[in-house]
Amino acid sequence: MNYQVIVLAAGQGKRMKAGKNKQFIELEGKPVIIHTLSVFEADPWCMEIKLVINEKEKDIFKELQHQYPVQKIKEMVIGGEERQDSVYNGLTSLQSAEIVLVHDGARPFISQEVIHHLVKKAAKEGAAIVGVPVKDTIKRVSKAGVVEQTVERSSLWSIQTPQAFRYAILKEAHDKAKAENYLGTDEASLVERIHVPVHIVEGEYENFKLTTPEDIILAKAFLQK
Ligand SMILES: Nc1ccn([C@@H]2O[C@H](COP(=O)(O)OP(=O)(O)OP(=O)(O)O)[C@@H](O)[C@H]2O)c(=O)n1
Ligand SMILES: C[C@](O)(CO)[C@H](O)COP(=O)(O)O
Repeated sequence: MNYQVIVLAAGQGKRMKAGKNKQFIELEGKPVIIHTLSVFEADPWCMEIKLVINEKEKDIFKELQHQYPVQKIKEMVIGGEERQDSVYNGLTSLQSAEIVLVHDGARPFISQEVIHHLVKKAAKEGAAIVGVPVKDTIKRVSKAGVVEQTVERSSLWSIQTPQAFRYAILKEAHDKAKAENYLGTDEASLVERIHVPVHIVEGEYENFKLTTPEDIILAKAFLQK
C-alpha cells in the first residue's frame, strides 16, 4: 500500500519559547524535524515527502537536507500564515496522489505500525485519523473560572497526526473551507464539514506534539528509554 505525506514545519513554535523554530531543537544530537522525516524515509509504503517550510528558513532547511539527506523529499514547499494554509500549499503541490497523509513535523515519535493501520483504514474508508482516548477527567469551565459541567469521558479522544485521506476528499474539504473562510485546527475538522465520516485509528500516547518547553524534557526521557 502506498501513500504520500505532507510534513509540516513552517510554524514559528511560539509556545516553545526556544527563540527559533522548534523543528531545529536537537534531540540526541539530531534536529526534531530529522527525527520525524526519518520515520517516513524508512517506511517502504511512503512514496514521497512534501516538506512544508517557512520561506525565511529555506537556507537552514537546505543545509539540513545536505547534512541529513532525505531521498523522498523531491522538493520543499513554502507554507502559509496558518497551519491550514501550509497544508493547502502542500496538497496543491502534489502532482498526483491517491492516499495523502498530513503530519506535524513536531510529532517525531510516530511509529510505522500506527502509520500502516491508518493508511489501511483511509484506503478502505476515505478518511482516517490517529487519536488516543483522553486520560484526564474533563470539565467545561466558564470564563469566570467556575466548573459548569463534568463531561462524559468515554467518547472523548485526543487527536493527533498523521491524518490520512483520499486526495479528492481532502482537496474538496480544503476548497470548501477556503471559499467559506473556515479555519480548523486539523484536517479532519474540514472533512467533517463535507459530511464524509472520519474514522479513528487508536494511536500511541508517545506520539505527543512538541508544543511547550516541558515537552522537550519528556522527549529526551522518551529517547533515553
Ligand atoms: N503556518 C504554519 C503553522 C504551523 N505549521 C506546522 O504545524 C505543526 C503543528 O503546529 P503547532 O504545534 O501549532 O506549531 P507552531 O505553529 O510552530 O507553534 P506555535 O503555535 O506555538 O507557534 C508544526 O509542525 C508546525 O511547524 C505550519 O507548517 N505552518
Ligand atoms: C493537528 C493537531 O496536531 C491535532 O492535535 C493540532 O490541532 C495542531 O496544532 P495546534 O496545537 O492545535 O495549533
